[in-house]
Parts: sequence; C-alpha cells; structure tokens
Amino acid sequence: MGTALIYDEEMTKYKLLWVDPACKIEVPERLTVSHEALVATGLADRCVSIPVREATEADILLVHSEEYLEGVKKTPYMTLEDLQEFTLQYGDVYFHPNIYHCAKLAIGASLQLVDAVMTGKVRNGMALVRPPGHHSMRSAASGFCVFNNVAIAAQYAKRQYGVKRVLIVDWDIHHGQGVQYCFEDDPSVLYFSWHRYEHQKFWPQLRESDFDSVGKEKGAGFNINVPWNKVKMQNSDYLSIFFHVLLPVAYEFSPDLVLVCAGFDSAIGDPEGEMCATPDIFAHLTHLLMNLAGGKVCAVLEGGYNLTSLPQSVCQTVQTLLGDPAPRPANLESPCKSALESLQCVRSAHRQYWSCLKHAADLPTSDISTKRIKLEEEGEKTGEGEEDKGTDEKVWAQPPKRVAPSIRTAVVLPDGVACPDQCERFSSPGDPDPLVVSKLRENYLKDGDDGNALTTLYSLTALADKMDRNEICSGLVLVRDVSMAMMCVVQHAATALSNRVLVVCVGDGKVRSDCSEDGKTLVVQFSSKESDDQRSKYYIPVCLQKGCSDVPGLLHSISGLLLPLGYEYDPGLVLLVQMPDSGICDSVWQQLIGLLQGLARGHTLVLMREDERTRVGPTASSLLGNAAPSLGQLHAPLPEDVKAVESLRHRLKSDWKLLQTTAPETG
Ligand SMILES: CC(O)(O)CCCCCNCCCN
Ligand SMILES: [Zn+2]
Repeated sequence: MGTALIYDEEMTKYKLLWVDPACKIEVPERLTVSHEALVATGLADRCVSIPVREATEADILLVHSEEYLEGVKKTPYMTLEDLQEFTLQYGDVYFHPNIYHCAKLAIGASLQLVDAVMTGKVRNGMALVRPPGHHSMRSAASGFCVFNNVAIAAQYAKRQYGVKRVLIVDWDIHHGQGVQYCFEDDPSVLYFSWHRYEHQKFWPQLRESDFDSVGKEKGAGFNINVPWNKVKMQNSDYLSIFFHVLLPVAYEFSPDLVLVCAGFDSAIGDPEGEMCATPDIFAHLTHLLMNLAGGKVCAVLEGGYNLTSLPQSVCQTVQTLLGDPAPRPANLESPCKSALESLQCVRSAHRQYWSCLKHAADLPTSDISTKRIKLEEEGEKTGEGEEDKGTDEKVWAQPPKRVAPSIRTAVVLPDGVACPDQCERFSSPGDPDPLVVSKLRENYLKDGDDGNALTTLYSLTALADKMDRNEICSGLVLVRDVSMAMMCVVQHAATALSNRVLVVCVGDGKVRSDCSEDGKTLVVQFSSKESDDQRSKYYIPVCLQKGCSDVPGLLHSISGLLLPLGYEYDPGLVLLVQMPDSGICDSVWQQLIGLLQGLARGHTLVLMREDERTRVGPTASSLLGNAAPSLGQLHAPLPEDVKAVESLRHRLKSDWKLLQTTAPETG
C-alpha cells in the first residue's frame, strides 16, 4: 500500500496584511517550498495524490463551539480594520479574508488523509496544510491556528471509524495547548508533546505545559508533556525521549491510529525553536512510529519557519513514510543535562500511570520546578522578545541521499521452501572463491556436513557483501546450524566488511562472547538464562524471566535497551539471529525487524533455523518494510524484567550514553 500526499495551493492564498512581528514568520512560502521540494526530489510522484475537501460545519463543531465558528464565518466579509479588530481578541495569530476558506481546507485535507488510511486506500500519508492547528482551542484562535486540524481528525476517526485509541505525537517545537485542552480528560486519546519551555519563559508561557500536566480525571496519564528548558537540543536528545518515554508508553497504549502534529520548527535553523536537530532526525522519528497501529500514520503539517530546513525535514518524513531506509544516525552525542532532567521528570510524573515506567527514578534532586519559581520571583518570566533575535545563521549538512537498492530483500532458502513474493532468491554469484571455501570448510563445517551446507554459508557471506555494498537492502537465510552461521558472518564481517555489525540474538544459545573487544561487533542477546559470560561493553546479555515468549518484557527491553544501544553504536549491518526454540512470537519478531530497520540503512540480515518455514512469510513481510501487526494492549512487563533493564542501563550508561534516563547527580 502507498503513501498519500494531500496538498492544494489554495492554502497558500492568505497572508499577513498588516505589521505584526509575532506573525510575520507564518508566510505562504512555507507551503510552496515544501511542496516544490517534494516534487523536485521525485517524492511527490511516488505518493498517492489525494484532493483536499472543505470541512463541513459538523466537522468543525467536533472540537469548536458554535459561537467561535459563527465569529470566524464573518471574517471573509470584514474590512481590514474589522479583521484587525477581530484578531485583537486572540494571541499571536492573524486573520485574512481567505483564511476561513483555507482553514476549512486544512481540516478537510486532514480528514481526507484519515479516510484514505482508515479505508486502506493507503498505508500512511502526509497533509501539507496551512493554517496550522494545534494551538487553536474550542472558542479561540491562537499561534497562527484557526481550527485544530489534528484534534478534529482524532474526533472524526473515533466517530467515523470507531477508532478506540488515538495516539497524537506532536514534535512541533511549541506546545499544542489546544490539543491538550481538548483531550485532557479523554483516555482514548494519548497526547504526547515536546516543546521549548525554558521554565515557562517561552511562548505560550503556560504553567500547564510543564511535565506535571498529566491529564485529568479519566484522562490522567494520557497527556505527556516534555518541556525543553534549554535551546540547542540535538538528535540524541530527541531520540532519548522516544526510546525512554514515547515508545514504551505507545506500545503499552497500543493505538489504532497515529496522528502526528508534524511541526518542523524543532529542526535546526528555525527561528522559533533555536534547536540543533538535523532534518534527517525526522526520518527516524517517523520510522519509529511506523510499526504502531499496523502502520496507520497520518502526519499533518504544523509549524516550521526556516525555508531550508522545513522542506528538507518534510522530504525526510515523506521518504520514510514511503518505506525508504533512513540514513544512518551518525555520531550521536550524549543527551544534555537539561534534556536528562526533563526526561527524568516526565518519567517520574507518569510512572504511576504506565507499567513500563514503574521503576522510573524520582524527580531529580535539582527539581526543575523550583527553578521555574525562582525565575518567576526574579521576574525572568518574560515572553521572548518579539524583536528580531540576531539568530546567528546556522549551517548544516544536506541530508544524505537515501538510495534504496534495487533489490529490497534477498532470500537463501532450502529447496522446497517457496520464495515469498517481492523477494528474490539469492545464490552466490560465480564460482566460489577457493580461499573463502577452504576457510569456511576448516572453520565451520563439521564432518558429515554435506555440500549444500557449504553452499549456504558461501551464499551467506556473498549476501553480506552485497548488503555491505548497498546492492541489496535486507536478507533472510535459513541455515542448519544458526550459531555456526552467526559466527561465520561475524568472522566475515570482521575481516571483509567495512562496517560495524550489531548482532541481535533472540533466544538461548552459546554466543561466543569473545568476539572482538575491538568494537567491530556489538552483541545483544535476549534469553531466559543468566549468562555467565564475562560482561563487556560489546556483549550485552539481557535475561528475561520468561525468555522471549514474554511480549511486554521483550518490547520493554527492545525500546529501552536495544534501540538506544543500536542507535549509539550505529552499525553498517544488523545481524538478527533467531536461536532455535527462542519462544518469540511472530508479531514481536516482526516489530523487532521493523524497528531495527531504522539502523544501518535497513541492512538487516536475518538468520533462522531451516525448519522455521512458517516464519519465512512474516519475516519477509517485515524485511520488505510492511508494518508489523499491532501487538494489542500490553499488560505490565514483569517487575523483575523492568528491574533487570534498569540495572543493565545503570551499569552500562557510562559506556552507552543513550541509556541514561536520569540527570547526573549534581555534585
Ligand atoms: C504551529 C506553531 O506551533 O508553529 C505556531 C507557533 C506560534 C508562535 C507564536 N509566537 C511567535 C513569536 C514570534 N517570535
Ligand atoms: Zn510550532
């Protein structure tokens, strides 16, 4: 299934008609440069183009009051003075004779996107709209927003399609207070937002934008605010929040639909955000959401005011929705102290609501709420000046080209096992290299192994070479002896491949842990047995009480341990090994494959025992980029498993910075 792109140039036909420093950044060019970039890169042509429609009054009244709608309805007929007068009642927003029309199209675009995804016409999609929506409230415009596009889309999805649970991810750099107010007592809509806050100094300067606003009454726990109290946040800060807050909670919530308030003022160069995250981070943020809700992800444009990083970020997002591998998350640094403080505060504020956070640490000693009070006393609580901050011009590298290899998934299967459609059977090219063969024979073959064990091994190394050269994206090989094949690939990688290899072992079994302490491989093994292997930075055994059959435990350690490790390690190849009798169920196995494909430009090589024939189809489906089936609502991971992950993180966080979930003790 494809990716929808919804855009209409009519939404460029309104602008600021008077002088207002607060609003001058919201210009029609935001939309034109974004759409033009999608066209110029060829991405628009790969999408399913779906027309906008005008929202009906009923659509608007899903969120807004009649009196507010009646007021806005009059704006097309207002004089300039009346428009300015009408605008004065709201904050940081402007009206225009055509903005009501455009606001109805922005809602209509969002609802068309929901229709296309919910009816299965497409898998996911993006709506390029203006005016944005997430600040507008039931009876008020705010922050360039007239109607709340995404809030209306959520209510519409619930009413029209009986959607039970909607996750709204708001990665815009401003707090979507309008969304928060709309759903704060509603447990069927989980609203997640990060936003520049600076201890309430940054617009909209609301006390309720802080981490302790967790929702109300039945909605308690279903509103997650992550305040950024400093600027210059980087990719690692954003990813840490996804790994240690959003993903664990999102999997526990198990939404039927994911809506994204896709604002790109959180990207580098933006005058509002003043952050340092690069446009390619949105490839990863998008990718990490794409195995939720069976892949039903609707991204709706919110903010984004730098006319260079905005289109770049839009393209990164759409290219990922289309299924292209994400660029490698190169050289991630440690999250900064302020981000870790926020991370710790959010996790402790929500630990009573989400079992995955149960063992989160307390509020940091340097409790940041006292900082807010101190700033208030010092009268520091001033809106950031409307005057033009001399933003020192930021420069950043063009996002890397993301060329998808011609072959997406190659397979090496025993005779009699059908090749899954859209996959290609792989056989080693040309005559086997006698040197490699003799090495394989002496190292890996047991006497009695027949010829085709050797052929399989040879194909395996040849396939790894092709992936290393980006000629094939992913691979699936069924082998007789999984451990031996794993050693063969690791050995081959150590000598022949240019890149680091992340080895993920699912299930019990001896993994020779003396494999390189040189960092060429990082082995993470999920099993039910405490491993007696000496602990090292590059061999990380994760012991789960009930082994890999325990969905919540495995998911918790994937999002809280494996992903941070994998992103920080940034391998060129991921070797995913399913040990015999691992007990892992297909749906978790598919989630794991899907999530790991955010690494190594999607170069995931899967090894399974040759009798796992029933798993060939689901495995191939995930390697092809199809969304994994939803796991359903997760019950709590075992306390022992949560504690085991916490203690592993605590032990390893000095080596692996993305494992940190608390601010360093102020000493
Ligand atoms: C969709 C959105 O969240 O990007 C809207 C942001 C509104 C910002 C209002 N203050 C602007 C102050 C200008 N220096
Ligand atoms: Zn914004």
